[in-house]
Amino acid sequence: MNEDIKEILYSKEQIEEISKKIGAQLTIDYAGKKPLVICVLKGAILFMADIIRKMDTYTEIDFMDVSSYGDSTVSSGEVKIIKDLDVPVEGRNVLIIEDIIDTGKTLQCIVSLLKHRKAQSVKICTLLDKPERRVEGVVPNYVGFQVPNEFVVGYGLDYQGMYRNLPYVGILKEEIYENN
Ligand SMILES: O=P(O)(O)OC[C@H]1O[C@H](OP(=O)(O)OP(=O)(O)O)[C@H](O)[C@@H]1O
Ligand code: HPA
Repeated sequence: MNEDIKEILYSKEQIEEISKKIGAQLTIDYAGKKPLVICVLKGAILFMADIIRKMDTYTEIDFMDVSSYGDSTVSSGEVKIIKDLDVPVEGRNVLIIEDIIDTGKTLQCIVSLLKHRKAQSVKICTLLDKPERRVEGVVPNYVGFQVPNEFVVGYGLDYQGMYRNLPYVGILKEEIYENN
């Protein structure tokens, strides 16, 4: 285990198992719908890569990069679009893949944008959900795990750009970020 991690919450095996389960459900739900699967960079890259390989349907993928945390553990509340989608969403069945929903501000912004652009349907699939911190009424359609109100890293999630490559999700030790 990385020495900066206080506790492992979800192992590589648990994540693999839940990805399989969600992928199987998505295969059923999106049969014949040719979904556009959107990865919210950068945190969702690992989950996206796992999920799409478990979806046995015709799918197209695209990427969007938005940021509200910068180098902090607290959301700035201001969601900036750094990279927009390459393809139009009008009339498409869109599935957003996220690593975590915390305050919900990031997804609130993305979902309204996609609806404004006339997507036929917009659904959310997130590996982690931290409902205790929610300030926006965002409700995910597919959830891997509910996490406690702790700052978590690994499997795509970062603190100051690091820890994304850990194969598990763990709680970051407070001393790593408390002086920032
Ligand atoms: O529900 P919220 O409070 O909005 O938080 C969730 C968002 O925060 C993280 O992204 P971040 O802005 O840190 O960018 P990253 O994915 O590149 O790490 C995470 O990947 C989600 O997109
Ligand atoms: O707990 C978290 N960890 C990493 N990134 C995040 N973005 C929102 N919440 C988190």
